[in-house]
Order: sequence, then C-alpha cells, then structure tokens
Amino acid sequence: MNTPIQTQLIDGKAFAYQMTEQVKKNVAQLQKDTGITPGLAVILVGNDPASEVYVRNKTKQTHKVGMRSFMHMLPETTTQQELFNLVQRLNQDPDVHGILVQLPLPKHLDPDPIIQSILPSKDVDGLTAYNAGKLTLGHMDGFIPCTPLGCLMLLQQELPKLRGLNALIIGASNLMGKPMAQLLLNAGCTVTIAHIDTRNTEELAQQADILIVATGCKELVKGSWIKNGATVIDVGINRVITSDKKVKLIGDVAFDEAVGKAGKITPVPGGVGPVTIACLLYNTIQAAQKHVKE
Ligand SMILES: Nc1nc(=O)c2c([nH]1)NC[C@@H]1CN(c3ccc(C(=O)N[C@@H](CCC(=O)O)C(=O)O)cc3)C=[N+]21
Ligand SMILES: [Mg+2]
Repeated sequence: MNTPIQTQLIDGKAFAYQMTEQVKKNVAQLQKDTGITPGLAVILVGNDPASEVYVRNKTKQTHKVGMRSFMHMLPETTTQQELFNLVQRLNQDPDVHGILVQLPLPKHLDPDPIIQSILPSKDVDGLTAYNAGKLTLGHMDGFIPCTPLGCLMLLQQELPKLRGLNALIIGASNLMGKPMAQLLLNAGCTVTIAHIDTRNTEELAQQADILIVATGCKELVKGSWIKNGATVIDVGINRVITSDKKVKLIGDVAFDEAVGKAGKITPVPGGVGPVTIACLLYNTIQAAQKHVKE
C-alpha cells in the first residue's frame, strides 16, 4: 500500500497580496519620480456574468495599488468597427498605459483583429503577435499573458528547481496553454501540451511532475491521473449550483481526489485567479515605466 501523501495547498491569495503590495510601492515611486500615474483600460463587451466578476475584481485591485482604471462597458450590440475605434482611441491616449480586451467577446465579433490592433507597448495581456513572438524567442522584455505568468511565479516559489521536470499542460489556448508551454520550456522543463484531440491525456498526466490544467471542463482530472507528489496548478473556474442552490466555484481538477495524491495543489477559488490579477497590475506598472524611458 502507498502511504497517502500530505498535500500542501498553494495559497494564491497570499502570493497575490505580496505581489500587489510591491506593485503599490512601485506605483508610488513612479509618481514621485515622474508625476505619472499608471492607467489600465479594460474593455468588456456584453454581459457575461463571470466576466463581470473578473472585471470588477480587476478594477478594485487597480485602484488599490493607486493606478487609474478606465472601464469601458460596451453593449452586446457593439460592432467590430466601434470596438476597433475604441482600441485606436486608447492606443493614442497618453493616460492609458495598458489595454485589456476581456475575452471571450460576443460571437458576432472577431477577437483576433481587435487584439492585434492593440499597440504592443500597451498590450499588458501579451496577446499581440509581437509579444507572443518575443516570448517564443525567449526574450523576457515583452509582455507575458497574466495567467501563465502567474502560474510560473507560483511554480518558481513552490519548487526548488524547474529544470528537467516533466510538465504537462492540458489546454492549448493562446491566452494560457501556448504561452505556458513557452515559459516552462524556457525554464528548462520537458513540456507536453494535451488538448481536446489528445488520445492519452491520462497516461501523459501520470508522468507529469507538474500538471497544469486549463480546459474549462469541470473536474476533468481525476485523482488517478495524478503522479504521486506532483505539483498541480488548476486554472479552471467553473460555476456550479449546489443541492442547496448556492453558487460554488470548482476547478478543472477533482480537488477532493487530488488531495492525498498531489504534493502541492492550487485551490479554486484562491489559487491562480488572484495571482492573474496581480500579474496584470505588474504588467501595467512595467508598461508605465517603459513609457517613461522611451
Ligand atoms: N483578455 C483577457 N485577459 C485575461 O486575463 C482574462 C480574460 N481575458 N478572460 C477571462 C480570464 C479569466 N481571468 C480571471 C481573472 C480573475 C479571476 C479571479 O479573481 N478569481 C477568483 C474568484 C473570482 C470569482 O468569484 O469568480 C479566485 O479564483 O479566487 C479569475 C480569472 C482573467 N482572464
Ligand atoms: Mg480544484
């Protein structure tokens, strides 16, 4: 019999708090040195309830660190041209250092041309071809998407050494899986990406020292998929209604099954989510600092 493993929770909330305090100091310093207040513009189109929660959290944290927040809530009926025009305006606005277009957009809008129209120097989400290319080349001076950057920072804190570890990323999106793979490759991991058409995801997971799950499929990863002692990063946030009719957040990992198998795991909520927001603020202060140097 295997003795059950003591599973340690990775406290994303505490990590995010520390990071946010540092950003706050940097904002104050920048203001003192230059008189500039970093500004973040967030565009939200339509009324997806989950997106509204994230955007509200972002706005709250932006104010907390002393940055300016420019919220643009656009109706569901917004056209491609109107959205495009707004991005152009924000690109030219000297008070705006970072621009984020909350995804997903309503179905009638094509996200790619909109994202690609953001000035790379204001692309704090790291989704333009310029910043994605920088990351692929291993240049660390571009903007890195906030969620994978947060996952990397958590892993660097939790593990003594990443070099040589087997990492499996389940999910291959431009926002998460692909940049995560680049980051871990640059950090010396042996990286595998599994996606919807992968036939042996479970088997691959069982080999993984680091397992990162970002699929949006609730509790996809079972306890039996997890290698003993592995570090599990659960990026999923799924809203479910409990039998007593309460809204509950659950991850892409069956958390109760993972306890006793994983060495370390991020909870949902309180894991990757808050760190994502802290990284967004981190990228925005970087954008404002670079703006001064130019
Ligand atoms: N262009 C773009 N950039 C993003 O960075 C981006 C995006 N689109 N679309 C959606 C995802 C998701 N995301 C989260 C932000 C905050 C929490 C967060 O605050 N989570 C809390 C719980 C919040 C809740 O109650 O739902 C937690 O996990 O503890 C989660 C997820 C950013 N994303
Ligand atoms: Mg979980």
